[in-house]
Amino acid sequence: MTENTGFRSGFAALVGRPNVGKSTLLNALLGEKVSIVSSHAQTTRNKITGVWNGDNAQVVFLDTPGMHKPQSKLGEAIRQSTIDALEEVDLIVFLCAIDDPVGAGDRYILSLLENRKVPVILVLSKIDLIPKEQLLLKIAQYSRLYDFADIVPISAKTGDNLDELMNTIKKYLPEGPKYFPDDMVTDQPERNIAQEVVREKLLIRTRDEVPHAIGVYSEEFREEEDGRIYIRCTIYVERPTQKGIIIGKNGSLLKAAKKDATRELKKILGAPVDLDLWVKVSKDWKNKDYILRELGYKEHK
Ligand SMILES: Nc1nc2c(ncn2[C@@H]2O[C@H](COP(=O)(O)OP(=O)(O)OP(=O)(O)O)[C@@H](O)[C@H]2O)c(=O)[nH]1
Repeated sequence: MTENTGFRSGFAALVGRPNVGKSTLLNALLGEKVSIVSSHAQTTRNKITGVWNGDNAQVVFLDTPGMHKPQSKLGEAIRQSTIDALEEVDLIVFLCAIDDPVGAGDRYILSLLENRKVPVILVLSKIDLIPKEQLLLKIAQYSRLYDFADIVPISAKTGDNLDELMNTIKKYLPEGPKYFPDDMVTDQPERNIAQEVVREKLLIRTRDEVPHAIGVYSEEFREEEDGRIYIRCTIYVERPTQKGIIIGKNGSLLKAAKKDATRELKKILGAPVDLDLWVKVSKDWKNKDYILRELGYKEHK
């Protein structure tokens, strides 16, 4: 069938340095919480797919983890999964925060994009943070770095220019089918959402004390007969002292994080949630392949 329907669809990868606002943008576009947002860098670890449905178009977003030079096996696995994601897309949306100076991190990412044939749109995010006059200068700086198909300044916070961004994205998509039904926003398994929410709540409460030493894995996720959802998560840390920090005095920190996470998961899942959290010390968990597989960072063999 070659009938020209005018319907456009395709896959768009969101890439950018940590903390540039990828998750916030995705959430603003999709109007629902599909990806976690926190002020800590590199909280997004899994590929999260969000589906945007518009008039005559459907865009499937892949939210990629913050890209940086890897320093551990975990970092390498994350980088590889990001590069793999870029092989499959129709369009790359490269996000930069307008208040960050153009730096080595951006050049590194652009060097990874160099041999891709797909168009790259530069999105300059957080424009609410700078005076309008500075915008042109930034655009000029970036256009010297790479031959972008388009440049769109936005603010995910105020919603400024998001329509323009979607129109631009649509322009670069091929004609194609509707891949997913209209009511679908994410295909991220619910247990991954549970892990991410628990991880986010712990990061918020522990501030900078343990940040990336935490890995959360939901070992059990089941719906009980009475409609409640039971979730058991293991929180991996590297050192006993970190376990102490996470548990807190008399268990206070873990209890508070559990309460926050339970409340949010109840909202997301639409059912009462019983959350069971366990903290395990695994020295070097980031370098242990089997744990990485369990956490979903690598394919099961
Ligand atoms: N002022 C302003 N802040 C923003 C905007 N978008 C995101 N932020 C803030 O920037 C921080 C990082 O946003 P995230 O969406 O978590 O960034 P990310 O790129 O997904 O981060 P990683 O998961 O580390 O890759 C958060 O504190 C957001 O509130 C924006 O348009 N304007």
